[in-house]
Amino acid sequence: MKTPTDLFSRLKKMMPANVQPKFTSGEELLAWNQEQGRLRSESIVRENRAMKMQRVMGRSGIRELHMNCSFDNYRVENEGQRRALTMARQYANDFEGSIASFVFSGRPGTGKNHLAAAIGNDLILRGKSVLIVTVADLMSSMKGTFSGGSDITEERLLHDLSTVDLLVIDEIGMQSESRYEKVIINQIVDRRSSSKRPTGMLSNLDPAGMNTLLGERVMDRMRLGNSMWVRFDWESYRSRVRGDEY
Ligand SMILES: Nc1ncnc2c1ncn2[C@@H]1O[C@H](COP(=O)(O)OP(=O)(O)OP(=O)(O)O)[C@@H](O)[C@H]1O
Repeated sequence: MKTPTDLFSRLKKMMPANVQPKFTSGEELLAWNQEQGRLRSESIVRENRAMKMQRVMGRSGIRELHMNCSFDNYRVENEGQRRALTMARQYANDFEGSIASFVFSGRPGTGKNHLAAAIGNDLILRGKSVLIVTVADLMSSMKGTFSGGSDITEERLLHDLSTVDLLVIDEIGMQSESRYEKVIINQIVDRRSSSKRPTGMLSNLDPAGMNTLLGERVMDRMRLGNSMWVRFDWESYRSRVRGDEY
């Protein structure tokens, strides 16, 4: 069998004299080859992840509006924002191997989506799969699986939603309190917690209201591990958004 050194000697013989080889030994050639293989397989994993996101919700994991949200562009002007930012940063830092979920609840426009997207963007950069969906989007995707034209089954969609590294469910409490919605959210959180995958929830309801809406069973699962519950109870930032800041 040919060794990398044999291969390198043959390449050297074939190379025109004016060509400066990129490698000086068979070992360097082997190392380069292995590095290329590693980069290629990482890129295949990324492509598969992107395809899965596309399949799950017809788009990549974070809505365009929030793609540029980061910890750095979240402005701190009061103690509550400082605490929320510190906790969100910590959550992202500790994410690897953690089963802890998070609940951001409180007033509109206070940055719940911003900080959830900042966590998501940070995790995506570290190679994790993240999906932020509203309850309405979730339900319309689930209902879409019932139509004859859909090539994805309800079970498949549930499986995909339950296996992304972080799923954030937004607008909890905006829904019509239907039994189906409650059952689906129950199933997703149940599957995710039993496979040690965390879930994020964003809501204008307070924790007691979320308990009443979704039930003790789901909210108890949201408390697994070192979970993070943050109240966003300051003024809305929305009137100050110009649209070109990030
Ligand atoms: N402290 C902040 N610094 C910078 N931008 C902020 C801050 N808080 C909110 N924003 C911006 O204000 C807008 C509204 O924030 P966001 O969507 O996160 O609110 P929300 O709490 O999720 O509101 P809702 O409950 O209505 O969904 C976004 O564009 C967000 O980037």
